[in-house]
Amino acid sequence: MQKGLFITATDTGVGKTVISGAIAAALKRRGINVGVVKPVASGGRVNTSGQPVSEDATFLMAAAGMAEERRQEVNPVCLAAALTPAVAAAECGMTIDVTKLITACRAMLNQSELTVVEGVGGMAAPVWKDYLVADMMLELKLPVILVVKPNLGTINHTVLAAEYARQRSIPLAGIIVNCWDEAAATVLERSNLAYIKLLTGLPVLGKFPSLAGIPAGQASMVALGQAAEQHLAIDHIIGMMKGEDCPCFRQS
Ligand SMILES: Nc1ncnc2c1ncn2[C@@H]1O[C@H](COP(=O)(O)OP(=O)(O)OP(=O)(O)O)[C@@H](O)[C@H]1O
Ligand SMILES: C[C@H](N)[C@H](N)CCCCCC(=O)O
Ligand SMILES: [Mg+2]
Repeated sequence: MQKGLFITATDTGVGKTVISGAIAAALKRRGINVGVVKPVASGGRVNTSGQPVSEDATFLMAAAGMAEERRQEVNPVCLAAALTPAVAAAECGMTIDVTKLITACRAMLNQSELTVVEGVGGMAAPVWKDYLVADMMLELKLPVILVVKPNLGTINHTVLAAEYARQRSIPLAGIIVNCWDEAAATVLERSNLAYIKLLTGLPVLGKFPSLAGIPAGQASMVALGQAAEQHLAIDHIIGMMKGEDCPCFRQS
């Protein structure tokens, strides 16, 4: 059985990479052989050889303790333009072979005890032509966690994302609220959380804090893993990754 998790969000820039990295770092801290995949990235930093390099993949590899040599396995496709992958690829005359992305995810799932897959943008972001992130989720059949913001507008974004998942028959396993500040939370954030629970009926698997400066150094990855242990339901997430008792796809 392929054991892992797919991380999506209500939008780009909500915190998929930070949450994926935090979960990977927590698993690594527990001695688990954790794999990470960012099957397709866009907005890559162009290196001195003119190649786009995914900073998301760099962060995830640091969190999972994976060496630079494994970059291709972690991130087989990286595009330079900060556009949805379908457009970023077309802009530079490339085509995206979606089977290559699925194969990379399955390869990592097969060789790791537990694997965290980070999507790109949100569920309806076009990966190639009319193939969306949601189609990738349907092929991989992994439990899906939706990362959301705590601030104004998040009720609508979260409910729309949850409804879209239902419409596409993607069972969401839970929600993580990112950049939650418990001490500063007012009626705004608290009512957002209450409404998100009420209107989606989904479990909130954690409220992750804003961490000051998240560099990809090894020391900060230990701190990231500790933060995940403290603020996320890691035992439950591990159970879910193993296919235990959650409203996930039936795994084979
Ligand atoms: N909990 C956090 N604490 C501090 N900074 C954060 C946190 N979560 C996200 N950020 C910062 O917010 C920005 C966006 O986060 P992140 O890159 O994880 O989003 P994303 O959903 O992965 O975006 P993309 O769609 O580009 O992959 C980054 O600069 C990141 O470092
Ligand atoms: C460039 C950015 N950081 C992501 N890699 C791509 C986000 C695609 C979003 C597409 C959309 O929903 O409009
Ligand atoms: Mg990211």
